[in-house]
Amino acid sequence: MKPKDIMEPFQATIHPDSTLDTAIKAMSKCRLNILPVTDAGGRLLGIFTRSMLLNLVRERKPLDTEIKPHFYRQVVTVPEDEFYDVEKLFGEFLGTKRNTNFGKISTVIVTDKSGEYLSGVVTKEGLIQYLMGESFKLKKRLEAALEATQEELRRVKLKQHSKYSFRELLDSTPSVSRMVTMAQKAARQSSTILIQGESGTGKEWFAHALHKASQRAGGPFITVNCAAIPEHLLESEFFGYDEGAFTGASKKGKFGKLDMAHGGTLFLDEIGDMSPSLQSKILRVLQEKEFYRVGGTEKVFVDVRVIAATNQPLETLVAQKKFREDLFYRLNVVNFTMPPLRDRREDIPSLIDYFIKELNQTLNTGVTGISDDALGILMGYRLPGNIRELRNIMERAMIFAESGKITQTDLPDKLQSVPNRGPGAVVNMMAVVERKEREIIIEALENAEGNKSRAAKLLGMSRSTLYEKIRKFDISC
Ligand SMILES: Nc1ncnc2c1ncn2[C@@H]1O[C@H](COP(=O)(O)OP(=O)(O)OP(=O)(O)O)[C@@H](O)[C@H]1O
Repeated sequence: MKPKDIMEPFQATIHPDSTLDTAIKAMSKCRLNILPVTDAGGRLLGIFTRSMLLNLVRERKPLDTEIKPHFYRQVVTVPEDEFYDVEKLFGEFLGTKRNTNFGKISTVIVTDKSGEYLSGVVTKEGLIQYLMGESFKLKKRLEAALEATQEELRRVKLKQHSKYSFRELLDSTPSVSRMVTMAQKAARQSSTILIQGESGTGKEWFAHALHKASQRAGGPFITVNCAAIPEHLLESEFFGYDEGAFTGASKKGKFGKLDMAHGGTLFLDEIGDMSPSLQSKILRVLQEKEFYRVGGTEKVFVDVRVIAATNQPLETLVAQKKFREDLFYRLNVVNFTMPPLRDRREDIPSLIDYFIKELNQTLNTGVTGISDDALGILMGYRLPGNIRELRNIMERAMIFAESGKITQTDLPDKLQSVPNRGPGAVVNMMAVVERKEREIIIEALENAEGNKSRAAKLLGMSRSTLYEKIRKFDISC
């Protein structure tokens, strides 16, 4: 309702020389308690009220009595151009804005700008209805704004910017180094990526690095662990739900992880554990980039890149009909397999150095390194839990060592009987040197803004040697 909608037209007016009889007829046509009295030219002269009429009838005045001596000449009016000032209008009703001898009134006459001619009337009832409507709309708008702000806040809180970049992934092993080079290329596209590998090999780390190297790095990185959420909750967790979608659902509905990942990356961890019905729904989202909230009727468009990870052999699950073949192909556009740590033992010393630095900060310890004995044991241990297990062993050892070097006695009991293979036993020196060389070349290329002649000069090598190394180390530039 607009303010002008609350102004009502007068159904009837009378002239000063009208009789009581005319006034009774006019009043009966009119829902209001007043009749404006106007001259022949329509100029407002005053008002004749229902109570006056009743008094005259009670006094048994003849029906041909003229109303001229009986109407009020002092009238509360508001000119049209001030009519939109609701506060002023309200003041008129309460009598607070007026210095006249009227008490509280229930109608305000609206005139044209000159204040002489009648435009309509506003009743107290109409104004209250209008104000109630406005406050209801305002309440709704405020509620919607509040909800949007809370949702945005939640989104921002959940907007986990990825923590790790490829630079932080240790890639001294040629296989990992090659994988990182390929991943840097794959990250730039929006295609779906599947990361496979044993538990604890760093699949989630890798997914973070892919996100950070992509054009979506500024957007959210949202993780859903498909194995950790009970199946009946997983669907609403993904798609969110609309107002009152099911018993117990919040009245206002809820955004799902897909909404939250809009503009960024959705990481589906343990995808092999996803139920068949959800597999079909996710497949549809991947194909159509649209979805319905649980209980919703409107399609929601999303722009997400999906990275999925699993430590299960998805191909076997497909063969066993436990995982949809079409979803498998849809996810498997680009595939990376994280090698188990036992196949990249060269990285163990660097990982240990990394954990010592990282954990000294969180544990507030002053560990300076690891003894040859302890390192030899770790190099010989099979590490079935991969990097996660190595990190846990280091955390425990650092708590016991507190400062100085970690020694054999700081390692868990189960490792005490592992044969010491010596720290250098499986470290491939060349691999370490080559990794460093590759890093230096990348840095020089970055400093030279991709100009190879300038990079070669910085590195003190010929252009042809630089080209050879770029090819050898599979450096993209
Ligand atoms: N390149 C790395 N450098 C240092 N630490 C790493 C690296 N990769 C993984 N980690 C450590 O190993 C732990 C396990 O990594 P992550 O969770 O990525 O493994 P995952 O393969 O996803 O495991 P799961 O299959 O059990 O989910 C991490 O918490 C992290 O501490």
